[in-house]
Amino acid sequence: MRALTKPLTLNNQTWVSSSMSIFVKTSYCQQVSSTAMAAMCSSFFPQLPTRFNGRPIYSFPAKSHFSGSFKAFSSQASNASSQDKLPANVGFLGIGIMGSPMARNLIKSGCDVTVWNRTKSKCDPLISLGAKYKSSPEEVAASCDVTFAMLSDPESAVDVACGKHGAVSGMSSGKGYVDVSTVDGETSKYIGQQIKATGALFLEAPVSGSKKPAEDGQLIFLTAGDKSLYETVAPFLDIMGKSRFYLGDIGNGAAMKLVVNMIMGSMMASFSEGLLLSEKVGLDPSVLVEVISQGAISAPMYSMKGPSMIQSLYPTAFPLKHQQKDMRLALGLAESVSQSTPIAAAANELYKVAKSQGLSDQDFSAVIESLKGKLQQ
Ligand SMILES: NC(=O)C1=CN([C@@H]2O[C@H](COP(=O)(O)OP(=O)(O)OC[C@H]3O[C@@H](n4cnc5c(N)ncnc54)[C@H](OP(=O)(O)O)[C@@H]3O)[C@@H](O)[C@H]2O)C=CC1
Ligand SMILES: O=CC(=O)O
Repeated sequence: MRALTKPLTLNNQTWVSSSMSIFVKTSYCQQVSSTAMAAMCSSFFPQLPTRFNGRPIYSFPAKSHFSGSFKAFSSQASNASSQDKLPANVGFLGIGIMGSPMARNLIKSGCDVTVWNRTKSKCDPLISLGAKYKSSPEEVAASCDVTFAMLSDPESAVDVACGKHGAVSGMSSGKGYVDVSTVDGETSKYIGQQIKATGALFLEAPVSGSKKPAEDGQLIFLTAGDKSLYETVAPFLDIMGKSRFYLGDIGNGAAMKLVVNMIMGSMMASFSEGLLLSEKVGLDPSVLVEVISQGAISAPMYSMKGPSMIQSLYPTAFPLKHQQKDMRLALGLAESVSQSTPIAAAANELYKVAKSQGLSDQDFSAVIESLKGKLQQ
């Protein structure tokens, strides 16, 4: 189902809505029909029009505090009263490409946010917006009810949580730790054990969606762990994201994220081959991108990244080094259950070549450069 994506002025009022899929609480993968959604709109907001030009619309009054697209419902709908239980202070550790806009959206939504980053200067824009700063993860965790962490990889996630002056040292009963980094399940379980040994609660919550969805508050949270913490932080997840899945035991969120990113990494490698092949046989790769966009294999990623890839430009949204890390972790996951993944394994080799070409900090679409090298040989 697609809803309105641009603000609409009706009856001298502005309405906004997202283009997200709508889910219900009873079955988190079941989409609500257009008619049901229209009925929900009119029941929750009876003053709102539910049809425009004869078509159903799903509109809510614009939230003045929210900077990105408006989210209507999540995969596990939070009830309005959960706002009453909002923890007072939120910590955020790891102010990188993703952490920065996620923390910014919390601040702009009126949350009391305390930040820390290894490179302190990256906290400065958030401090200007009203965030507090503490000089270690331990101090952030000690001063906040809930602490989010968005770190590079398993090593940094463990270091920030469990290292010297790590978050664990500041945790205690009544607090919660939410790790939104992309790590493997074993790492997540280890961090979870350390956090829970203090009496605090733990949730793994890696995100699907890149820099722009993070800026727009349109991330997809893949959560697992303490259900009560999931419910407590749901309002925060809804500020930063457009949907959230609760997947049960710790490790399931990490596994879901790795499977998704394994597919994404393979898709990007295959797309790179197609772009180069089309050019080599005399086709215009821009036309290939257009053809793909109209067919069954259309994906937003191709239309977003294709034009810049054709110009050999790779402005970083998702660093290539992180995509290669995710391929590596996904291959480890597959090996742990003896699942054959030859396509992902081949794609991983391309990301490794691209890293050796010095492209680690470029966008992961720079993987195409690894194939240019091969073709020239
Ligand atoms: N970018 C994207 O599109 C997406 C990324 N992700 C995942 O989110 C996570 C963060 O990604 P992203 O924000 O892009 O990455 P960045 O590289 O921009 O940020 C990484 C963060 O981790 C910190 N960090 C790295 N190593 C250490 C360490 N040893 N000790 C303390 N802090 C450390 C960095 O601190 P410093 O600033 O000091 O270097 C920085 O805050 C990764 O797990 C990634 O896979 C998930 C979805 C999308
Ligand atoms: O992890 C990357 C993403 O785009 O999702």
